[in-house]
Amino acid sequence: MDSEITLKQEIAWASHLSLQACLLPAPKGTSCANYARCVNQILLGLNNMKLWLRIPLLKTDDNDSMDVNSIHPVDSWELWNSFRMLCEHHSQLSIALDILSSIPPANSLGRWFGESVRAAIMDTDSFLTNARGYPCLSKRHQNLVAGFFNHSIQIVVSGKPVNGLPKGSTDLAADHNDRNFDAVQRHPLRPYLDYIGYLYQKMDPLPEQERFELGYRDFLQSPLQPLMDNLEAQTYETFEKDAVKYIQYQRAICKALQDRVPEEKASTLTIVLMVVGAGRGPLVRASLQAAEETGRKLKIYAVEKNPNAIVTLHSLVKLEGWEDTVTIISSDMRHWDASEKADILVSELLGSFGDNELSPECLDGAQRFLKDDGISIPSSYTSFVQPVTASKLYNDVKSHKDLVHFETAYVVKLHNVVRLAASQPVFTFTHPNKSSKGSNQRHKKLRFEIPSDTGSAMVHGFAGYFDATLYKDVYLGIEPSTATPNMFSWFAIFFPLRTPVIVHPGSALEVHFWRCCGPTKVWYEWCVASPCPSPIHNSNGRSYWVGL
Ligand SMILES: C[S@@+](CC[C@H](N)C(=O)[O-])C[C@H]1O[C@@H](n2cnc3c(N)ncnc32)[C@H](O)[C@@H]1O
Repeated sequence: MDSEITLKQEIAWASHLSLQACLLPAPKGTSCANYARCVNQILLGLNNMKLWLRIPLLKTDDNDSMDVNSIHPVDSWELWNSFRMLCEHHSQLSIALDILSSIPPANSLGRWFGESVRAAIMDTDSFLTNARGYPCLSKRHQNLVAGFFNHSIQIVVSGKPVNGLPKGSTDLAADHNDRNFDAVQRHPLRPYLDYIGYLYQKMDPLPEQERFELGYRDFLQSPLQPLMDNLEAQTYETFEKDAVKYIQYQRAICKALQDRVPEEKASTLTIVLMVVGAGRGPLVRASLQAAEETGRKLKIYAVEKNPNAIVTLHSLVKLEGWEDTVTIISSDMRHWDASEKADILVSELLGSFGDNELSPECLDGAQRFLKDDGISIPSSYTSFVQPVTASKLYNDVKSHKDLVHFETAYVVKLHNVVRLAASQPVFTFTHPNKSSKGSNQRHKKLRFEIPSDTGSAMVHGFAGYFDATLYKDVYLGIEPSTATPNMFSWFAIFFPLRTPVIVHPGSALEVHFWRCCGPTKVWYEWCVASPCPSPIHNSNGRSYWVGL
């Protein structure tokens, strides 16, 4: 086939010139499968170079040459989806989106931000002309371009200049920025590029925390196992920087102290408060500050099983002169034989998915030494999941070429991800746990409806979060709709799918999650039951588990 030969020659040239990427044109007069077959053969023998498939953001009658069935125009995303599936989600295959004057509705457009879009080719036709005769973009196009900037998508201006510069003018940058430019011998598309640059400069700067977290975006990390492993000093140091978390704890402790001790007894009654899993002492400090704030008297036990943290804790108590108030207990809370019972049990044993660092098991063990009417802070926590398009995360998991990595949950700062439906609660734990059954095993079936204006969507896995009630109306959490502002102790968790699942408009996604408990470990299993069943992931905790 001629086009195949030409394509191979072009890629050979690009490779010879050590180009990082080669743009694949939309094929003319051939079917998607034939074209994908040709590209697939090239991908198999490709070095490090990437192939960017050029796809119109919105398919029109004029650009339906890549139609899957060559009869009806299809959604561009579906076209891409067929193509990448034919090429087995090859990680060197990416997208260059052609942007014209019309753009699809917001939900359908959003799907691209979970895909490997590398470039947006802005046709000059997509620009308007402002009152002074310079190119500009509609509000919707401006928002789209802001989305491209946010996702590090390169912008390319292409086409013929249709917005002629007014005679005698300097240029667009001068118009927008009051900067003088040398207008001699400028590229005819320069005003378009300057306008794009102007939009970039107009963007709000990233908040400091976001800047700090840039390097973590879409980077898969193994969840901590603070029970089985001993955390390192650096990890504690990172926790301790999160002022918001400790402010919320202090607020909760204040309220609990005020409820426990009426004002008139404040100077006579001493409350026994135990910080279980005290680490290097920030919750001890928050408790003492709450006592001072409310004028209540405290006796504190700080229980910690990490011997390294205990050393730092001893130094802190000595340095601060807390010896009369704080007793340090070097023990696992599940095995400590307390000499008295606590009025208030304070802990922070939460993972990104709430119970995934085994807070339920630890607190079940510790509640022996909580008075019958005692208070646990947190009093409850709930995990949440939602289906996501996340091609980068999927490809990163896939690159390990084994089952284990597909059956593992990862902590990740989600960025190039599309949240396809609102998150739903999965497992809730309440403390103290008064249930007679005493099992922390759980099963939850969830049904997600993806908004119909999204179009078809690819589910690469599930994003997980938690939300905790510390005490009464004091909350803390990372579930997107209720997340505690400016708190950075937790990123989301990601449960991948071995085979991504396509959900078409009108059909629901049915998902199952299990929390399973054995004598030495706790693990999750998950699967999709509908629209097409997936295997049950992590059966018997064969790939991923949390040690007790
Ligand atoms: C997430 S860290 C929180 C530390 C500290 N409270 C803070 O906010 O920085 C959890 C701490 O609980 C400790 N821990 C976990 N399970 C424990 C157990 N069963 N008994 C005692 N300490 C435990 C860990 O060693 C770790 O120091």
